Amino acid sequence: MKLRGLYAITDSQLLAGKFLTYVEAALDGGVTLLQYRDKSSDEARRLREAEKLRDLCSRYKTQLIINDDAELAARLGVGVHLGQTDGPLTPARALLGRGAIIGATCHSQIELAEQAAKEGASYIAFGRFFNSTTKPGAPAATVELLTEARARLHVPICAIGGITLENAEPLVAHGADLLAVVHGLFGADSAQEVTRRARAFNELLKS
Ligand SMILES: Cc1ncc(COP(=O)(O)OP(=O)(O)O)c(N)n1
Ligand SMILES: Cc1nc(C(=O)O)sc1CCOP(=O)(O)O
Ligand SMILES: [Mg+2]
Repeated sequence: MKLRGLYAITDSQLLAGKFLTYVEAALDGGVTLLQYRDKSSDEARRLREAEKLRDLCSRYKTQLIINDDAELAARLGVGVHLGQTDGPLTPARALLGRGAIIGATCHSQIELAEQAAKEGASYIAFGRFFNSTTKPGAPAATVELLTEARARLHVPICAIGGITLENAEPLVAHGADLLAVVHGLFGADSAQEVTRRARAFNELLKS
């Protein structure tokens, strides 16, 4: 599966009061994958928001990914992103089917990535590459890891963690196919700026 481009990730606090406006602004600028990431336990709100995002994504022909929750992804017929403690990949693949996009967090460990690829992950996420206000405690990764991953893996590679328009270029040069971004995209003062940033991220990934 060819997955390359901007991977926009929502943040419920950052997007409070402007959730759909900013998401649509990003989609307007071009988004390959949109992840709904909400760490709250309000299941009713999560379902409502995820349904809205699914409809919006289908209008923009963008693939929606649900963070953490394979059951919610199955209910909506979309993809899922699973971290190392979010449950195994094999049952998620059985639940969602062969065509679904399933992403796996592998921090900075190639061995975890090779295992995830064997278990059918559609892409592998490495990070964090820079300081992240969204997830400051995430383990750190270096660009050299991307070079090694590029040589050893045959699935798309996603980079995450503190990525901005100013620091993203070396990640692409070292082999990242997807740039996963929260603050560097949605931490903008206007919807127009979100669209501009989305376009600029995509320019970096044109090959
Ligand atoms: C694209 C992408 N990469 C990594 C993560 C992090 O997943 P995880 O380690 O499970 O942490 P949480 O996001 O669930 O806090 C991600 N969500 N997306
Ligand atoms: C959700 C997440 N996972 C990470 C990892 O390294 O696994 S870093 C991260 C936060 C990404 O947000 P921002 O672009 O604002 O740094
Ligand atoms: Mg998770």
